[in-house]
Formats: sequence, structure tokens, C-alpha cells
Amino acid sequence: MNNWKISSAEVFSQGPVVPVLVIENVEDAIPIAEALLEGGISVLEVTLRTQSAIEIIQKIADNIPEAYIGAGTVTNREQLKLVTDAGAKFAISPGLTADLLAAGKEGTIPLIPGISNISDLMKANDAGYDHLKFFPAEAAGGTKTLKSIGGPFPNTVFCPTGGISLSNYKEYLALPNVRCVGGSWLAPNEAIENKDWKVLTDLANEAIRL
Ligand SMILES: O=C(O)C(=O)C[C@H](O)[C@H](O)COP(=O)(O)O
Repeated sequence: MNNWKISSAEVFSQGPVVPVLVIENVEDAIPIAEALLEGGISVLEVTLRTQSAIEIIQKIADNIPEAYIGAGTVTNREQLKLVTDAGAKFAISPGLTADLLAAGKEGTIPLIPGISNISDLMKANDAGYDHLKFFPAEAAGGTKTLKSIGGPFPNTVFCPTGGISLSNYKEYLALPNVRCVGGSWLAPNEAIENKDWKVLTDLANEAIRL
């Protein structure tokens, strides 16, 4: 049981692709979110890899209520609290720790822990998590690994990220245990630097047109 305002299943069902965003400048936050929304993507993962990430999450949460704004690279209890207070609707971690799993269950937004091996999957399952990130997807064996995992663990579903792009994302989405895929390819650094927001809209459009 948990006190999450929405379920992780709801997050996973918002669309086939989740852009993994690394945003440096706060003023880019709204244009990036709007460009992706215009392209048909409403789930956004803002990674805590930049100084301004928390402020950016808050800005998008306050100004674009229709966006499913989430936080990525959430690796500990303190960060989970920070992103929750900023208004994130969900949190994603590249991995898991016992304390993060416990904090996720005590929290109010869905936590999607990351795994790349069976033992961590079992730890996540034991703690009550069956919606997981699979990271780093390509380096950890990609679709072959996910297919194998589906044998003994058919009820655990994934959002793989890491090395996924337009060239291979459909192979992931074709697996019964994959609900969505994540990636930075939907918001390339170069386009963000050039403030070329149309590139993001076009990439989003292309990705959701399966
Ligand atoms: O920052 C995080 O929280 C992560 O877990 C990693 C990201 O999901 C991947 O780095 C995205 O991978 P690429 O699409 O290959 O760039």
C-alpha cells in the first residue's frame, strides 16, 4: 500500500516515449515543455543533473498543469522530498537502495526505481514495486535481456532507457513487459543550445507516430 496521488501505471500509460531532459537554463524550461507537448508528448522527465533542475521542475509544475512533469536521477530520500515539494508528479531513479525504496513507499508520488539485474528486480518486487526503469538498457543487454526477464517475472513492467533512439525504440515497445521507453534523443543538446524548439516538436511527433 502507498499514499501516491497517482499510480506508476498511470505514468507509464501516458504515451510510448518519455523524454529524458537535461536542462541548464531555467528560461528554457517552458519552451521545451511546450514544444514536446505540441508534438504530442505529455510525460517529461527532468533529470537532477543540473543545478537548476529543481527550479525547472517547479516552474513546469506551476505553469503547465497538463504536463506529467517528473524528476529523473533521483537517487536518495532527500532528493525525493525536494522533487515532491517542487511539484513533480513522479520520480525516476537509475537504480535503487533500500532507503530509497522505503522513502518511495512513504512518499506521495510514484517512484520508479531502476534495475539492470535480477537481484535488484527481486528487491524492488519485495518492496512492492512492479513498475521499474531498466537502465542502462542497451548496455545491459537490451531487448534480449528484457525478453528473458519476462519469463520468471511476467508481472513486472518496464520503462527502459539508455541507448534508445528512433532506430531501436519500436523493438522495445513490441515487448509485452515494456510500457514506454525513455531517452535523451527527444531533446538533443544542440537543439536546446540553439533554442530550436521546432526540432523537439518534430522529434516528438515522429516518435509517437508508431
Ligand atoms: O539520468 C538518469 O536518471 C538516468 O537514469 C539516465 C537516463 O535515463 C539515460 O542516461 C538516458 O539515456 P540516453 O537516452 O542514452 O541518453
